[in-house]
Amino acid sequence: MAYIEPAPLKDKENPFEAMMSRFKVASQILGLEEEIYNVLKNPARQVIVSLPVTMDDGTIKVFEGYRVIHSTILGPSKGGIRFDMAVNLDEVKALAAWMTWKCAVVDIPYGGAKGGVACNPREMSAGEIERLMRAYTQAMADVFGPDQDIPAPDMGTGPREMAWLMDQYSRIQGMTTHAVVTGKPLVMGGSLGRTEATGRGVMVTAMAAMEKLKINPYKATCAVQGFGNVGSWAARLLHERGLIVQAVSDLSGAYYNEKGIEIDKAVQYRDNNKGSLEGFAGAEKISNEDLLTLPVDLLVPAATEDVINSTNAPNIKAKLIVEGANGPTSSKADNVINEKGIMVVPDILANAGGVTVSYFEWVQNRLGYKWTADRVNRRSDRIMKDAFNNVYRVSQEYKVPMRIAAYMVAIDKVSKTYKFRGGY
Ligand SMILES: NC(=O)C1=CN([C@@H]2O[C@H](COP(=O)(O)OP(=O)(O)OC[C@H]3O[C@@H](n4cnc5c(N)ncnc54)[C@H](O)[C@@H]3O)[C@@H](O)[C@H]2O)C=CC1
Ligand SMILES: O=C(O)CCC(=O)C(=O)O
Repeated sequence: MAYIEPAPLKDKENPFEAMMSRFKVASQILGLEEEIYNVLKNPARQVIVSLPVTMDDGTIKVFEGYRVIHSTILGPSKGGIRFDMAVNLDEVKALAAWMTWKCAVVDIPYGGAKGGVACNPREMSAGEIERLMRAYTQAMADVFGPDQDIPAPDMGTGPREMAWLMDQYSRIQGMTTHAVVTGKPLVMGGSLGRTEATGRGVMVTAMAAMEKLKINPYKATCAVQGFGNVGSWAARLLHERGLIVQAVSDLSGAYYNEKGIEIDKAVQYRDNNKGSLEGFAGAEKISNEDLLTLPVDLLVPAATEDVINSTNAPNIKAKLIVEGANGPTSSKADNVINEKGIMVVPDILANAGGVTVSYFEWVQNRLGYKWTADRVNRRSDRIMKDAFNNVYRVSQEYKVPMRIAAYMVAIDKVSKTYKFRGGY
């Protein structure tokens, strides 16, 4: 069995509280009314279900599943489904709120939601995962809907799981319902460009930030934590833009080569090695903690929460952090990072390329029409660049870090819409 590195040191911060502490600061700067603050801080709906699943050995195992709708003020709620052992209600609540802010930052007409099941998909067969996903969909059938709540992939899920969700939901409705979920396989209503969209948005915002910091991408070095969907696409696209990706990592550890990792080879190796980089040659094995403190220009955390925390923040040497993951920096680390003058492109901006192309997928499903990859990429690049410039402008105007500026942009939009809608 592959060696699993212990989880990195954490501040043990409750992710919902981490979200709230930034929300509070941004709300204060905006002078948000207390009543509106109270509306926005509370998730609109929280659903917890027990999911009995027959395992391959004939035993029945009960999993706990969650779906949290944080807000539907801007539109139907949108957000991925996570399959991971660490899933719990507070994490899903935080991830759902981040979806609300993220959709507002890139100005797409969605509210925020997130779902998850506490399970270890790496130790489950495809059949067990399929039965779990179908049971989850069955239990959430009254929550999901193309005009209500639209799930998508997140950590531990991908197009295969979205196909099972769409099929199960369609069986319940008695009609094919493509637009109930995004991130589907291309042959069943998926959008060109969705698979790489989150990593592409990371690349676009990283390039925009490097321009502001006057970092020449052709001389820049980079380290990427997490080599799943987001991390591997971000690494590949940054490499294509001239950066030397000196280190990549996953749960098996980190892999470092001063002259640069051959990203295509690493992807190929992972795909032929049950999704793991364990044993990847052509690089020195280091720890995930070491990767975070490498003397690189750009650091892309693209794995999970709290990996940059008050313990390791003083040792971070990167000039720029672009957050592919949701919540990779603890709120306690924010001040340390800011005092060091490191620019952070925050999660709710940097990884919004995924939900942006999910929105395009939903639009295409509703039109019954398919866009070209070029159209998808051009439009999503424009949205990401505009969102970056808008957040950067607010950060300069109010002299606040990019993270607080992004929250300010989001809260301003959601609170104004709330007031216009009225009637509550
Ligand atoms: N898939 C998407 O479109 C989007 C994902 N995200 C966020 O990006 C992050 C990664 O998501 P995906 O790439 O979709 O997941 P994934 O399941 O495809 O990959 C996760 C990767 O992170 C690694 N990993 C997990 N825990 C780790 C740890 N403690 N240290 C080092 N590596 C670790 C895994 O081994 C794997 O390589 C999550 O925070 C997710 O919420 C954000 C926006 C959209
Ligand atoms: O593509 C989507 O709809 C949501 C992706 C997601 O879960 C995220 O941005 O964190």
